[in-house]
Amino acid sequence: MMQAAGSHGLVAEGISLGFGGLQVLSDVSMTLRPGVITGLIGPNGAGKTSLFNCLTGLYHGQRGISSFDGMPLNGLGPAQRAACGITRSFQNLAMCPDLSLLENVLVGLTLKRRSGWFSAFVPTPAQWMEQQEAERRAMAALNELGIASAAHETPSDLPPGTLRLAEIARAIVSEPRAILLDEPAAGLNAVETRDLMRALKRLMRSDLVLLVVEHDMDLIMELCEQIYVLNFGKMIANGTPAEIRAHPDVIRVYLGDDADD
Ligand SMILES: Nc1ncnc2c1ncn2[C@@H]1O[C@H](COP(=O)(O)OP(=O)(O)OP(=O)(O)O)[C@@H](O)[C@H]1O
Repeated sequence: MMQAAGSHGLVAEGISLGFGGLQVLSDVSMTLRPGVITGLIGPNGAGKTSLFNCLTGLYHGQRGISSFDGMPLNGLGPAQRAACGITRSFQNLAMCPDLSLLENVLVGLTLKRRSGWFSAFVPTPAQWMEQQEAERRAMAALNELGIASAAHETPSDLPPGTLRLAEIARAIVSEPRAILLDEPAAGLNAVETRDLMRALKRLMRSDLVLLVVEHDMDLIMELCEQIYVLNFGKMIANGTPAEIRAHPDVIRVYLGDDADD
């Protein structure tokens, strides 16, 4: 992985997004710095996934700009942003059921490979080497997530926690510069959630942008150094866990006494 000194990370400024008459995001800004695990929390329907989709290029806000290390991202779709090193996970597990974990992780490298379909039937020595290298990297990614022992099993034989880690292995195998995770703990039990948190902390390095979108305030408080809070499409707070915990607007939203105002 590479990172220029003085990089600005992944930045969204003044993003507004609406669908018909529904305003989903209003003038939202956030900065995801390399080396910092950033969390995005907010109640149901606050606009977290919509903002996430704006960062990955699936949605395009009517207003606002986004950039990665100073490079403008506006107008770029998901594939172009992935080519810039921005990778994402989905809320629902998206594993190919007939492939082993190792093969599922190899899918994360497919776009980077030079070989054509012909090589699948008649590989040249160079292509064989390329395949070996891809498998080595995929195994290394599974190993980094602590699930190498399940490499040859298929998804239906494995618990959700292992599959979630495999999804993250698939995301890191292409050596991205930014990883965006949408509700990675969804559907996991307490033990699996703890394993996931440990794995994400281990993954973190000074040149990596890591965003975790979650409902679960406790998980985000424990995992993240920087936290943003969305409510009804507006960014109501950002800061360290201690600052967020003490923020009056956050307390109001999470204690649910908005209606008393
Ligand atoms: N493609 C779309 N078309 C119309 N409305 C949409 C679309 N995507 C999101 N919305 C609306 O935007 C609002 C915010 O949804 P979003 O999924 O971003 O919130 P969220 O904070 O991620 O919620 P949750 O925690 O429940 O996943 C909701 O009212 C949702 O119905």
